[in-house]
Amino acid sequence: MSTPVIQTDAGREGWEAIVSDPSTAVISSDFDGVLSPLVEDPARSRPVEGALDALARLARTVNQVAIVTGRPALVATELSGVSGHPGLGSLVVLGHYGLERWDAATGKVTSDPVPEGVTTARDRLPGLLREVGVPDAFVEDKDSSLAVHTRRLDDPAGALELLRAPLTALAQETGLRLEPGNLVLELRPPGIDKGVALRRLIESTGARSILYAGDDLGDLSAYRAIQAQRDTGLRGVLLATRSSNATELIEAADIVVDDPSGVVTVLTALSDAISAR
Ligand SMILES: O=P(O)(O)OC[C@H]1O[C@H](O[C@H]2O[C@H](CO)[C@@H](O)[C@H](O)[C@H]2O)[C@H](O)[C@@H](O)[C@@H]1O
Repeated sequence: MSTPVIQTDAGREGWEAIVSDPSTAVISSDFDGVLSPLVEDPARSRPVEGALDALARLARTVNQVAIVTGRPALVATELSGVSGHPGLGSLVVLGHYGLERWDAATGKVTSDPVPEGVTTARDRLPGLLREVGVPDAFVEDKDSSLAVHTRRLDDPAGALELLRAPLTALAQETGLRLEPGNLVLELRPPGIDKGVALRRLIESTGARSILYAGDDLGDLSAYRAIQAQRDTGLRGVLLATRSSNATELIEAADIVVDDPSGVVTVLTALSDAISAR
């Protein structure tokens, strides 16, 4: 498989660094919209064909493969089917934007403490949704955070806009952070995001190069963490899918693909390039 179109010099340097020294590389990816196509019901997300095999093939040569997601670590582990998948015995899943970490090697989850504000927000949400006039918005209760989805409503974009200000106020009152995403607004703990999660991963692995694949606004912090560390010698490849049409992310990416199948193509090309060395 040939090298994908890499649009930037930094991206080409990142690709070359991973290929030339995979033992110091981290391969990391978001889950929804990147490894799995977006679907109406979050409980029905599944990885696209070939995604786990592509990660497993890379895991044979690179330092660390990781999934970094807004989902709880165990939910992402279950939906993705990574537990017990051949070749993924050293995978880590960083859930809740890095609040939680699941290690395939132990099957255990470790977590930072969850702030009390989540309980208050959980109690207040049903009343708020009724007041705003969108009582049927779907609340995905993730224990450590609450995601309010509008995808299944008649006017998903309109409902999202109606919710933005009151949910921003609720986040402020409860000491949480409002994370906007694709037809979702999420109330989640402060002090952690995918950028913090990636910095921790880079530090703990001693990585000298990293690929990160994302699709949505929650992935921007991961991009920024990598871009900032490029100044101190880290080489990085920023891969984006168009799943969520997140313009800011797509414009910042080194490689852009349409959907999760495109991610599989890129990861396979990377494995091929490493094998050819
Ligand atoms: O960091 P991620 O793994 O991308 O998590 C972001 C949100 O992903 C999920 O919602 C998105 O995917 C759903 C299933 O395809 C889709 O129905 C929804 O519209 C998308 O926003 C997840 O359900 C959320 O909890 C995450 O915050």
